[in-house]
Amino acid sequence: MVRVLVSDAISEEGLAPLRTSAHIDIVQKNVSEAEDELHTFDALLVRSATKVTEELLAKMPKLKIVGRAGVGVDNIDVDAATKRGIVVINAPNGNTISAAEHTFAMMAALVRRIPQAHISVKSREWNRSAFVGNELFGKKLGIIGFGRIGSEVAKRARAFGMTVHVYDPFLTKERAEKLGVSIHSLDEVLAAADIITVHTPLTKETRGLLGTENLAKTKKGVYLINCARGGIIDEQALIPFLESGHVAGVALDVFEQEPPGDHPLLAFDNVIVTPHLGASTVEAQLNVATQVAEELLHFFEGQPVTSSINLPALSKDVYEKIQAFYHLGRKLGLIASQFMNIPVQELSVTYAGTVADLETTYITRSLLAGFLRPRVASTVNEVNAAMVAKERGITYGEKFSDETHGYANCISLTVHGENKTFTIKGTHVPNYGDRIVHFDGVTIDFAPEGHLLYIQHHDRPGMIGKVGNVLGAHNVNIATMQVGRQEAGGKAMMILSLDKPVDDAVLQALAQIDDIETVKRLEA
Ligand SMILES: NC(=O)C1=CN([C@@H]2O[C@H](COP(=O)(O)OP(=O)(O)OC[C@H]3O[C@@H](n4cnc5c(N)ncnc54)[C@H](O)[C@@H]3O)[C@@H](O)[C@H]2O)C=CC1
Ligand SMILES: O=C(O)C(=O)COP(=O)(O)O
Repeated sequence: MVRVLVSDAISEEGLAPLRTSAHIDIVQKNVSEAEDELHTFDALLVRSATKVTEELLAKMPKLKIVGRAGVGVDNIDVDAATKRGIVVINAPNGNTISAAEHTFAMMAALVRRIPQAHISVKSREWNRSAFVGNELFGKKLGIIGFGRIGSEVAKRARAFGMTVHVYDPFLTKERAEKLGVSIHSLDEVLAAADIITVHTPLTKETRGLLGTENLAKTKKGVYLINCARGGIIDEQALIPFLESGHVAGVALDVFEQEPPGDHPLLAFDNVIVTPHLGASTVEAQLNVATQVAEELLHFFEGQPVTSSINLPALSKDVYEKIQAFYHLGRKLGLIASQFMNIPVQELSVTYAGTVADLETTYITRSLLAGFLRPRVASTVNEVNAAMVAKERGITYGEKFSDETHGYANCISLTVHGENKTFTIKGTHVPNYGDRIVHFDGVTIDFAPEGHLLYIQHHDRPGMIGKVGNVLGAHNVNIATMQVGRQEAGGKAMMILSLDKPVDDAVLQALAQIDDIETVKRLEA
């Protein structure tokens, strides 16, 4: 049974796909209510209220996936999740329109002073001259961050007859032209815009983007809007600009601290606010909840997730193509790691044949995870494999080659240790399975499955019989046996597949046979 903790208010209708699964148990509680059972959950679903900190993750040892029913993941410690091998997904498109419409509603409310006028009329006043506003028509709108929401705001601004000036270092000229906006430097946008709205994520680069220095570059009488993340506009820095009248008004949906409490900005008549409502529509909540619920189902069914923050995105189609190689990669890494049970500095993976045309990053991550699994106590999977390898000083690289050794596809892994290098090669044969076709300099053919025994010996008559006798004496049944050699009378090896794992006594007895050099247990 998969246990899912839903710790923020997520659309019930959107969660329906999860509820229909007999294998999923949903618990709706906030984190402190669920304190005693945190260790039992496999998945966590949140919006922006739950802070998914390292401390919380440490209390959830079974957690495999965190789903964010929304866009911003700044409330989730993604690095800490990645380190633990936890997949983080979000719902990037579901609330775009709602957030853009809310931004536009705030813009109109700001320049026409609707909230202030509303309060006045509700207070039984009728003071029309106190609420003279500005038109949006003909004004320059500065958009900082031109992703999904920024570009939807731009479409609406153009319909209102505004000209749109955009700053986004990652925006291409083609996309800007297509949407009828002009690209500028940040300074140009700051200097030209009558209204500035921010739509970036909150990152190291964007925190305090509109601080004292940049606010001073804006036009006198500028209006500012933040419906993205608290902190992109520095709240403290704003105060003197409001006091001097340099900034004519501010609309905030988000705050550095939420709720903001008794914040000095709230005392300004020309600061209008909403309590983080950008995504709070029935439509957006249904969209984002449905998206994360479906992704979660895919994840637990072993299918690819498409909106992961810490995994390469894979479509179902691509995933199906790489699946076989993903398993082969895992086995190659796992076997190589056990065979080279010494410190290792470098892994080099070469893809040849049909596999070389696929999304190999994912296969390499799987191979790396297989390699690291016997070496680390904590969870290691394709989410954190690269990070764990780096922590352990293991570098890795991918190459592509035409050398398939006669197979349709071939993955070759070379592991470099201090005084030894080991190469293993494998192929996947459709409808047949994975085969290891090269092992430490010897051409061989065996399935990387189950309890394997590697024996390196000199090529002499009678070796197979001697090995069989020892195993028989220890009541170990041999399922399959493959032999290979470099040259007649030279280095030779056997790979045996056994019905059960052998203990150290069996290994020692085999190692005592004349002409046997090495015996190793390999679990695949
Ligand atoms: N108030 C609310 O309820 C909601 C807030 N949001 C927030 O709105 C923001 C935008 O969301 P989306 O448009 O979906 O994200 P997005 O990822 O589609 O767009 C973000 C854009 O910011 C740009 N960017 C990144 N760093 C930048 C920098 N230093 N300077 C200028 N541009 C930069 C990126 O190139 C990208 O085009 C996010 O912070 C998100 O969390 C989203 C939904 C609802
Ligand atoms: O999706 C986002 O980034 C949002 O800010 C929406 O937040 P919420 O889900 O309404 O807490």
